[in-house]
Amino acid sequence: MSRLAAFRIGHFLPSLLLLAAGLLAATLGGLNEFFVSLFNVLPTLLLLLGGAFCLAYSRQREAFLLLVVYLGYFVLDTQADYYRAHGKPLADAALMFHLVSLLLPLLYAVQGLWQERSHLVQDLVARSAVLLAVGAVFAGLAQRYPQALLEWLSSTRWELLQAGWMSLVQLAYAAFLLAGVALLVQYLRRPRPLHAAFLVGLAGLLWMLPRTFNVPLALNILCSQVMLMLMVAVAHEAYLMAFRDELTGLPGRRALNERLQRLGRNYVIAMADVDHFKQFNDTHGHDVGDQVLRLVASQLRKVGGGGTAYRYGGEEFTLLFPGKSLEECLPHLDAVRQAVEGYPLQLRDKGQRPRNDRQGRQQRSGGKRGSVSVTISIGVAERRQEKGFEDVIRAADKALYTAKSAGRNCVRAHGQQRSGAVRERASEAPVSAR
Ligand SMILES: Nc1nc2c(ncn2[C@@H]2O[C@H](COP(=O)(O)OP(=O)(O)OP(=O)(O)O)[C@@H](O)[C@H]2O)c(=O)[nH]1
Repeated sequence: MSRLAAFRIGHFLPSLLLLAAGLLAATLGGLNEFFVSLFNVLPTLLLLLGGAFCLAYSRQREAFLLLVVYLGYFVLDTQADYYRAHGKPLADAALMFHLVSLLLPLLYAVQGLWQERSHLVQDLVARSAVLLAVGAVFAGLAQRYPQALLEWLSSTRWELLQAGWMSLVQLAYAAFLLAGVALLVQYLRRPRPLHAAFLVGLAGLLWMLPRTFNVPLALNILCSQVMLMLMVAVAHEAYLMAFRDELTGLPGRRALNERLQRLGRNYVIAMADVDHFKQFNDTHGHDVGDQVLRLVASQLRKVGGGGTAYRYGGEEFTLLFPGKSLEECLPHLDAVRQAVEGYPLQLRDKGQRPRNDRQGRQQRSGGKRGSVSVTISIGVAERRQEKGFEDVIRAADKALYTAKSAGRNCVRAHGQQRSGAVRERASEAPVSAR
């Protein structure tokens, strides 16, 4: 499985787990009193806590998605409660149910696709206006023309597409399909945990609606799980923002600091730095410089020997090898240095970027015109008599300085001078146009 695929599965995993737990709880039934009471209050609790959390961090879009799911829950719960208490539905039960089946996926998709504006108040007013306008129009129609509206909602428009398993009105399936396609396109264009959660949440709502009246607690459980998915995705994104470097996708400095606190007695730290990067930026521009940093990161990420790559900052990276000795790490560091050196970067406009790895490889092998390569220097140190990781990083930094002085494009270990170094090739001008 490619790293990209694993990364994308990671976007869906928390939501899928929550969905699976919800489906299990709803279908198995037999929940004890504690869980029944919990699911009776959970949607309201999640709206209050989640809504406050989202608004505090200016996540209006997610706050409104919580509100849309809650409104759907509220309307249906009123109907389901009456049905269970009296053994018969309210007079407007069918109308309300079909209305929610149609409007829930549509409003959910509209709020999910609606990007946040920078102006908080404007955004809140606009989103509230849409909800109020749609609510007012349909509430008015339901009051004045209940029968006509019910017929309009429940008439079969496409005979050929009608199937026995369909328990919602055709319009509702069309609304879910439209919402699903739009949210899928949004995810494919901008793969993020939140966009994945929107999709899985929609699937949860589709499963829930036909079971509103005949599966006890299906409504409460699934609405709670969808609201939880949204909140977990917001937290997931906050984590990625704090711990991942946006440009390279590697864990960032904060993630490194966190990991350094939990290291055992033996470890190796390497500092890697792109050679002559300032000159590279000046010659090819900052955008190409960014491409180079992504390329270097993609190679460092593959380092063997149990190492993990982090972006330390700027054009500097850290490779951490927990539980390893210097001798064990040196071959892996040199392999990664060679991998960066041997990987040509095709200079191209944004429009010519490859859509996938295969296309990228083809483009790279399809001619050397306009391609450049970069080299990195690496300084490495292991924990021995040094007291803490700060000392090991300092020692690795000193070794990096030695590697730079030794002509760059080489690996130097702390305490090692020019002779006997792990050094395949040194070049004073490693930024070579091919
Ligand atoms: N494109 C781009 N450039 C960056 C980024 N972060 C830092 N830089 C540039 O990296 C360059 C670092 O240059 P220096 O520290 O002088 O070192 P160098 O040119 O790499 O030379 P040596 O390390 O001695 O081989 C500066 O020009 C920074 O502007 C970034 O995120 N993107």
